[in-house]
Amino acid sequence: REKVEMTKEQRALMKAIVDAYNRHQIPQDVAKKLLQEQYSAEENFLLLTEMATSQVQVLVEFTKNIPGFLSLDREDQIALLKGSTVEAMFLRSAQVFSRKMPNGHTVVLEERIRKSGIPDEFMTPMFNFYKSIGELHMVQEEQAILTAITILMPDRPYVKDHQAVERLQETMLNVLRKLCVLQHPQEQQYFARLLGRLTELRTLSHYHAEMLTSWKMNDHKFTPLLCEIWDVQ
Ligand SMILES: O=C(NC1CCCCC1)[C@H]([C@@H]1CCCCO1)n1c(-c2ccc(Cl)cc2)nc2cc(F)c(Cl)cc21
Repeated sequence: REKVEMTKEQRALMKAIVDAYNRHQIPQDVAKKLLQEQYSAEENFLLLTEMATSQVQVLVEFTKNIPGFLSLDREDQIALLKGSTVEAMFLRSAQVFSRKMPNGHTVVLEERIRKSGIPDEFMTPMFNFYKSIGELHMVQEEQAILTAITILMPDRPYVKDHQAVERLQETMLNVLRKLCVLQHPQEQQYFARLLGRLTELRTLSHYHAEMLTSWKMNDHKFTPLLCEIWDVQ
């Protein structure tokens, strides 16, 4: 088969994305907190809203470092961020859940999340997604570029200049395709499987508003930023 090589530009682009991805990570480790003790539904909800609020802020910083993003129409930049934060949150949660942990930790983590207050009917789709992400054993470059691809989705609501977003996303897809061949030479369809997860991610994200508003507790309080960016309250 032909030798797959990344161009100099593609390697530079990937480095910029991965550096931004690593620079803008969630400050404290939510997995470590959850492994320490089982919190009440109220405490878990508060933890999630705090983590999600801070993740939106770091996602904005990450996105500003995607080459070409700041050259997009200003309103399209907002539309892309607004349309992708929920998916980025679930993708990040899946990556956190799939991290290599000492034996038994993942089992405890899953147990804690199952009892965190999320309504039962969402457990299966959520953990199916988390496990399907885990099975891919993505390297961090793939995680970073997949997050960028999720943000640069041309068909988000209210995006005006479709073409401009498509061009940026296509550049990322070309890098990801080569990266998948280089990182997983034995798996012919790895790239296709990776993109298939974005479909599963979008489906899971449709549930998020209901997951939050039917969290097993009364009086769900959201931060102003989450009210703004999630379709809740
Ligand atoms: O805080 C979370 N995720 C953050 C979000 C910002 C980026 C970093 C990860 C939540 C937790 C769930 C239990 C209660 C405390 O919150 N969470 C979710 C989750 C997210 C959305 C909804 Cl609506 C439901 C569950 N899935 C997780 C998987 C995990 F492995 C871990 Cl450690 C935490 C996870």
